[in-house]
Amino acid sequence: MDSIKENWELIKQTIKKEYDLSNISYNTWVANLNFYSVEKDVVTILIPSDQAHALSYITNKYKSYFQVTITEMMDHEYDISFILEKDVDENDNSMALKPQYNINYEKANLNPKYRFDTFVVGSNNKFAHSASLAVAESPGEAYNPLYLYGGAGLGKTHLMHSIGHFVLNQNPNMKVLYVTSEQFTNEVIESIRSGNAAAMTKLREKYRTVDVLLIDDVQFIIGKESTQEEFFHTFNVLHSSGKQIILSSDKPPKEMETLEERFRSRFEWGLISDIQPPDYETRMAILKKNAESYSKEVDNEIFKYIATNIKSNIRELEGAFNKIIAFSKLNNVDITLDIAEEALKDIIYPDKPKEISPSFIINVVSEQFGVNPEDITSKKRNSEFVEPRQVVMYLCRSMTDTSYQNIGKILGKKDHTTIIHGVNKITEELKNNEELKNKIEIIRKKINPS
Ligand SMILES: Nc1ncnc2c1ncn2[C@@H]1O[C@H](COP(=O)(O)OP(=O)(O)OP(=O)(O)O)[C@@H](O)[C@H]1O
Repeated sequence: MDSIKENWELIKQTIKKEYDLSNISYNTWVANLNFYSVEKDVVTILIPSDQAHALSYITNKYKSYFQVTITEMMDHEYDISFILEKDVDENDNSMALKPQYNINYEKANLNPKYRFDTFVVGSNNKFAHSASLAVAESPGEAYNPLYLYGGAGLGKTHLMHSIGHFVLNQNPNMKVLYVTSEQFTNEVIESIRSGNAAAMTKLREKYRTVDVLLIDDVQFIIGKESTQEEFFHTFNVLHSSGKQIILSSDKPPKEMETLEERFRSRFEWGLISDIQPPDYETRMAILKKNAESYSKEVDNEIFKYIATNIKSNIRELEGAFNKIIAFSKLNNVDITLDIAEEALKDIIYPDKPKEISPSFIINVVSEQFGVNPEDITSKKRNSEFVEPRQVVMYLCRSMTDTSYQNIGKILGKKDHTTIIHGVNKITEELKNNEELKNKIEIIRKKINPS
């Protein structure tokens, strides 16, 4: 225990070296983090109060670095928790913590990037946005359930996470849980498969004791018998005790053909809101907001070019911009209209049907695995990036005609043998791994809804 404290500087330096952090990243995010305590194998780390805004970013990005490094250095498995200095109770001699926000935040499974302040409101999503905000302000009271539907990549997930963040910021004691239908299905199947009554009890406790439950892509639950049954009861328990439920789907309940009446009526109890594809102005605004995190100035012509040509899916819109940036970095050229056209030539064919690009695949896969696209194309060998990277290799081969060499190039200058190995690994894995099969099926549908 003491040894973690004694070795604190060494731990941070090891992280800097192992994860190849630049001086600026290290000095901004890691250097100021201090050791606070170890209790029941949980190491608590203090974040300076003036970095309160970065709590979720630091938790998301650096938690696993600390966990792996400390566990390896101490030869003992630890979990990591972060706490703001200002949340340490100064009046309490034992320096008791108030980590409720942290614990609830970590359990909520939220993406720190998807917040109301990063969501661009346009005429296509105005209603869904205000309904989401109303639900976030008064969970369980405004509309219950809130049912958001719309085509692929139009911002349903982004709005759901925004609700979660808002609720937790307003009231850190709230229990919020975001889950994809895929995760929910896997957990139900796993607890049934285990044949262990305690596992089922645990699952029910997890889902039936929350204040706000967000279930994404509910269409993937419908028709899966035991999962939909479990979901039905969860819904009833939560709704009858006034807890907020938020659902998303690709269609309104009345157009879901296999939806049983008992679900249809429940989904219609609260408020149903659609999200339409964004108009030109909204597409421009989203692109510009996205470009804020890019350090160089980008000419308006580039945004216009993307916004004019990519209309129906915001994920594709963002993917196109990222592709131009990656193309300019890889070839060491400035971003001009010619370069943008060249970079997007496999996505934008004015008169031909749209093709699936590897960068779009990277976007969808990283979203589904909860990692950043940059980590997929990086050289990092952390286990959480290896599988999604191999899934990208596999899908690029099966859904596009990109060569092994070119997939290697896109994935951070990797050798073509690495790509062949990755594709084979996933092909083999799919023979026995139902969870992965399910995941890849969902990813395929998101990449190519038709
Ligand atoms: N109005 C918006 N402002 C800013 N970004 C947006 C907006 N709408 C969508 N996005 C971005 O587009 C991407 C796709 O959005 P999201 O995942 O929320 O779509 P979705 O409707 O849930 O799609 P799917 O049904 O395929 O899961 C995300 O990166 C999200 O941040």
